Amino acid sequence: MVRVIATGTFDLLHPGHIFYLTKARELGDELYVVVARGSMIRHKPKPVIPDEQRVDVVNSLSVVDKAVPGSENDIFEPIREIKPDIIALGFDQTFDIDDLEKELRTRGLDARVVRVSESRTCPLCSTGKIIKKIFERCNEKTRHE
Ligand SMILES: Cc1cc2nc3c(=O)[nH]c(=O)nc-3n(C[C@H](O)[C@H](O)[C@H](O)COP(=O)(O)O)c2cc1C
Ligand SMILES: Nc1ncnc2c1ncn2[C@@H]1O[C@H](COP(=O)(O)OP(=O)(O)OP(=O)(O)O)[C@@H](O)[C@H]1O
Repeated sequence: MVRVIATGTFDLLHPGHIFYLTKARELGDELYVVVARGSMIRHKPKPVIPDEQRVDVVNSLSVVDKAVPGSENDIFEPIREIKPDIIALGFDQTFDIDDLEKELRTRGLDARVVRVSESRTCPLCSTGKIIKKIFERCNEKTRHE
């Protein structure tokens, strides 16, 4: 039984997320998802949707066996608990495969890190773009009032 972990924020789900999770699931037999905590996100705006609500939504996807909230202070904590064989990075996740594998080995964890390098293109296959679009709509509405 090959266990795979996928990670991400998953704020405002879109087909790009489903594409990534489907590809990650194809790398093994079961898919766990670690949903990033809002408190851990520093490289982009904090998610709109609360932590537990994002976990609930990801958990309801048929491609996902189990979604859990991430740790609030150590990204290796869920890895120690879930003990995956593979960690699937998304196409735009900034982690370096070799560095992450080195960090895992120093902690006695033997998961392999694989990148899902393909991405799904669609008009709004990005949470950031969806939010931008909503702001544009609000501004248009205000101008027309
Ligand atoms: C192996 C791995 C484990 C992670 N574990 C956690 C975690 O425990 N808690 C958390 O908040 N985020 C965790 N993350 C998520 C990242 O820290 C980062 O916040 C996340 O990738 C969000 O960025 P993104 O949505 O742009 O991918 C983990 C990421 C990776 C690759
Ligand atoms: N269009 C896409 N195609 C393939 N994978 C994607 C796509 N969008 C996101 N992912 C993957 O889904 C995971 C979670 O992504 P994340 O929650 O950061 O969403 P996002 O739409 O990229 O957000 P943002 O637009 O705010 O950066 C990451 O591994 C990311 O690489």
